[in-house]
Amino acid sequence: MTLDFQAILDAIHKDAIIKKNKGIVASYIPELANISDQNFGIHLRTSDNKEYASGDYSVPFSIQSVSKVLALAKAISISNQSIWKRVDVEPSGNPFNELSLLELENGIPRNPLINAGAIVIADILISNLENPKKDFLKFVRTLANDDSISYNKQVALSEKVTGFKNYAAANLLKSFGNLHNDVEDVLDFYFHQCSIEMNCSQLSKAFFLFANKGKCMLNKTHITESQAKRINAIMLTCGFYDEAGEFAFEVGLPGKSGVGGGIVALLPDHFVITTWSPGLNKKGNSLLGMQALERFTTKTKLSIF
Ligand SMILES: NC(=O)CC[C@H](N)C(=O)O
Repeated sequence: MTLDFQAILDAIHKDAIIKKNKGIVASYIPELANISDQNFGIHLRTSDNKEYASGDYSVPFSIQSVSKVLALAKAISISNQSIWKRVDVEPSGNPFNELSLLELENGIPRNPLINAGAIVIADILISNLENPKKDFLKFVRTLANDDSISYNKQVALSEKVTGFKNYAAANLLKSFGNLHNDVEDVLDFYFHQCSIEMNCSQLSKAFFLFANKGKCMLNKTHITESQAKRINAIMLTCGFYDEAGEFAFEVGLPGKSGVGGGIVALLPDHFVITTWSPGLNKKGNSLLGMQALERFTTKTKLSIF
């Protein structure tokens, strides 16, 4: 039986927009609080390059922590071995900005997808890229084959002036000798990386390499097949912070969320799917996005399990 993906996405969209409880839009980064919780987009890109979409899939939003996977891919492509001396690959079971484990574990973050880990990855990129912000943006644009993708400087600034916990994390890392560059420089890069704006369709394209053994849509190899496998494993175990177990249980795909309300998930060799709904649940993951993806994998029976 062939699946009617368009009908499935339309049904998911129709159900989502009438839901009364849409979660709460993030406001700890003041600039994000202005986004309406009424937005809902879903976009699917299959390995044979077919696209299906419904709702606000072409409206750009702040990708926030979704960017951590792209930064990790860039870092891995530059210096694979040295990364794992500075960042672990264990789920934290804690919120994305939790600091207590970092102190307890001598400044080695649990994984590259919590804030502390992503800040170490940002440090590695700064040490290795000639023009860090310019080069990273170029990498993202290349993956998505789209030069219109950009940083939102207002969002980056908004996070900078309220990012006390990230400053705390960076200072803690520095005190343990696990940050080689200046705290300000690393956080400036990190806040910009998180401020990148993309829509669901662009994200499905940018994440295609993780479903395609390291090759992007244009068939260029950016990371090896083995590196793609490892990044997918980290997404599965760590992509949703203290809700990674719940996401695996409900959805059954490697994926990554961001506090801008985006979620990207994928089934290797099959598809990438992106949802956007800005209202978050208590764990900081998109409430309707998680529900939508649960419905998608339940209806299609397409999951890794
Ligand atoms: N979970 C997220 O999306 C968090 C990213 C955000 N920029 C922060 O550091 O707090």
